Amino acid sequence: MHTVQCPALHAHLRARNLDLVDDESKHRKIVALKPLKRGSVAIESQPLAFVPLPSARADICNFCFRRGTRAAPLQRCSRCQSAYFCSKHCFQKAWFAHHQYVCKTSKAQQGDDQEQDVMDELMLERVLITIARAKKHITQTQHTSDDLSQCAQLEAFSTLMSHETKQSNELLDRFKLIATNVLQKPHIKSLGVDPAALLIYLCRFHCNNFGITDNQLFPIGEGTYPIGSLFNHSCRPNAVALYNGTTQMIRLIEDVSPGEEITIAYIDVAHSRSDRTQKLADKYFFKCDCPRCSSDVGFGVIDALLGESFDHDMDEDEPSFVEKTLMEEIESWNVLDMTKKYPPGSEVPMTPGNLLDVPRYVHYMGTIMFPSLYWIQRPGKGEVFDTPQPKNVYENLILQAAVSVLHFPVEKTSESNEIFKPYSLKTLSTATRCLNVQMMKNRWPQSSRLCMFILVQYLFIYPRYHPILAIHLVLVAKAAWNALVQLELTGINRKLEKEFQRGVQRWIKLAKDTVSSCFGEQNEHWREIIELEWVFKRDQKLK
Ligand SMILES: C[S@@+](CC[C@H](N)C(=O)[O-])C[C@H]1O[C@@H](n2cnc3c(N)ncnc32)[C@H](O)[C@@H]1O
Repeated sequence: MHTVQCPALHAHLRARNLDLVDDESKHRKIVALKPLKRGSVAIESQPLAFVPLPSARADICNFCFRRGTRAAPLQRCSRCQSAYFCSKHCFQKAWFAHHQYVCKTSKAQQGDDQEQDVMDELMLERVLITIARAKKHITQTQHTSDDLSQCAQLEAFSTLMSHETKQSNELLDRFKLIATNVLQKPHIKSLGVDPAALLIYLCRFHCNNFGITDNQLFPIGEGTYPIGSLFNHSCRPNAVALYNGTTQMIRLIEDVSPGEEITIAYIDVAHSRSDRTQKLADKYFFKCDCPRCSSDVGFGVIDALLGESFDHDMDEDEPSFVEKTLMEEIESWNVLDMTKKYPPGSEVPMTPGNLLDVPRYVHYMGTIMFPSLYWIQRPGKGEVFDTPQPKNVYENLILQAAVSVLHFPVEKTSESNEIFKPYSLKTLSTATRCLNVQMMKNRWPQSSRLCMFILVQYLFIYPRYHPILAIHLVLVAKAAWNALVQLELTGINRKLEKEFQRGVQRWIKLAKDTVSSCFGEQNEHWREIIELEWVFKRDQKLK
């Protein structure tokens, strides 16, 4: 049925070994037609339209979304004084595409809703202009491969779900106002668009548009990517949306078999199940039945482990009980003691009554997740996780670890009955905050321990080759290296130095493997880790 409705879209997908098929509960889904490899790009597409975030507008080129550099700073448009461009070329392209229409109309932003309204208004204008131009161009000329991709995009956009009957009256009222404003603009009036269509377009943006991120995964803009919008959600996705400027890549983070659905996550999956359920229902109108959300066994056990989401109160001056406990344990963490207590090859004695503090928790998880860090000298022992494994081997071990951790007692309870659980989202959020503070103070041994603790938590939350893990592994390697240098400067015993050297070497290897799968080898993360490897190896040679 869809092949008849959208011939160009189907041809576009099939040329990339993908298919769009009907699905009873999700409407449609994208499946693989052939085995596809982890690390490969399933599909790459340009946006129908894009808008920079107001907070990022002065930091990125408003056309290609690249950051300015010291050598080539961004130039501000002299007329509107609010848009920035990296080159004359980008300015000219933006001028032709949309900037000529909005150059005088930059608005002062107030609250979040107003900010979103201004972005929706710009997005609507830009989508209308792009569609009108594309239609004219396609009917007038011979079809090149670019035109065919554009036909596929237009077909995809015209069939995107809008859920307009389910949207709240408040949102629909806001959309009506935006549509009225846009329709009054002379350059839109001249396009002769159907006013009823505008409301549907705005509803489509609401449940289909993407947040565009930079290399560090920080949000910098919003984009309408009709082909990317055909991918459904999972809280345990096998693909991610990444950006090079405004070009979107749906990159596989797991091998995918023929017939298997390709999914991405619409929300950050580092939230509790109840939070994710609420967010997905409010904005996308569905109940997720992915492996993490559908039961309390298998992947469902991870949610039981993490507990409820937790946001820090930014005004809080006094460290909380969780923060105090965490930092006490981070300070007293002794690597040599730990390896003496649990020598290579021994089972970590996780018996009830053997309380689970942070170092022991990380050590225990580490022996499961990264055995080579502990058993580097024992051939064969280190090959479980740091070399690519079929995903069920890795996932089964992670699940076993989660189940066993859930059965152990937590160590500390405050006078006001606050409980410290090493594995909860609350502790993870606290650890992230503490890590920033420790790094700012150049306290690298502490930072390196916090990094390892956060890594263990991330391994429960994100699939093994997720970009967040790749970026974090680069940080783990850098923190371990800085800790080694700092400890050498202040005096370190030979045995501990050897442990650290092995650690740094292994973290570098893990980070390289993960970065090359998630981002490829032409990006700043890869360069960063290669530079660190070079510095580390040179230092080892000099010794
Ligand atoms: C961006 S679209 C995804 C493509 C969509 N399935 C289609 O056929 O156009 C988002 C919408 O797809 C549906 N959807 C996405 N992921 C889903 C899931 N895991 N379970 C059920 N419905 C899902 C929801 O209706 C959601 O609002």
